[in-house]
Amino acid sequence: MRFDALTLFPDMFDVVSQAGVTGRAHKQGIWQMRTWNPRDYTTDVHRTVDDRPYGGGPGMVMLADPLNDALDQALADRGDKPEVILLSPTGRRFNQAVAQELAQGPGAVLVCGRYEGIDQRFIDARVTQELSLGDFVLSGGEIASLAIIDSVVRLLPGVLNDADSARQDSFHADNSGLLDSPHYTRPEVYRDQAVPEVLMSGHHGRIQAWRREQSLRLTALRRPELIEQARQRGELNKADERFLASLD
Ligand SMILES: CCN(CC)Cc1ccc(CNC(=O)c2csc3nc[nH]c(=O)c23)cc1
Repeated sequence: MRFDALTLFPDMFDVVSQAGVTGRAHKQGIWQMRTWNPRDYTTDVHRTVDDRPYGGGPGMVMLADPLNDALDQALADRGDKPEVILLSPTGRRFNQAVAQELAQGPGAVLVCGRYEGIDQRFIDARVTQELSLGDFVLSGGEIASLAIIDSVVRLLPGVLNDADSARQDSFHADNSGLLDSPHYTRPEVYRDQAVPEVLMSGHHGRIQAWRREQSLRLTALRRPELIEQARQRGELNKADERFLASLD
């Protein structure tokens, strides 16, 4: 698994290659990270990477040529033909299913735009898919790339183990597709607030039932559409439905 990032801010990618669970996996050689700065592929004395938009309008647009040359280098260095993914507000919405998709492959080249965007002729010629993190405005593609790399690398064999806070199947733990139930740890009473008794009971059946009810309650409150999706997938049993009915 190798990720290459075309970015004007290569140092940002130390966050995933040097820190945390992904940093450890990078150190172990489970995945590789390379960055390519389009500014290093400019030919003018000012090392220009952007210019004004034809047709007018605010801001600047990234030039196609430095991006093309940086991409050529990245692909030559890799030697395979990976997805060339443009991070963009106009892209397909990234989610866990896309992360699973990417985790099956060799990685990708992630093209990080800045300014108002990238010359469309680079996109038309070189980009194989566009991904967005969601409907909010970021300053560029780098933070979206970091999130995508993090979520994909966690899915690779050997990256997460039981000791890690969220096992790789945590998204589909016993409360598959529902929001997590609350977490508690020591001390048993903190600033006069005690841990829910059931969690101290050692009664695993009751603990599991309590956690399931907490997940259902929180999901029904904050993300009701996830309840319907779980229902459609046949993942809600009679006890779940009885509990949900008791909330109405
Ligand atoms: C004029 C309207 N804007 C589009 C929403 C212009 C614009 C804003 C921010 C950007 C930079 N954002 C990204 O490169 C980006 C890349 S992935 C992503 N996901 C969510 N939100 C994002 O802004 C992004 C590019 C153009």
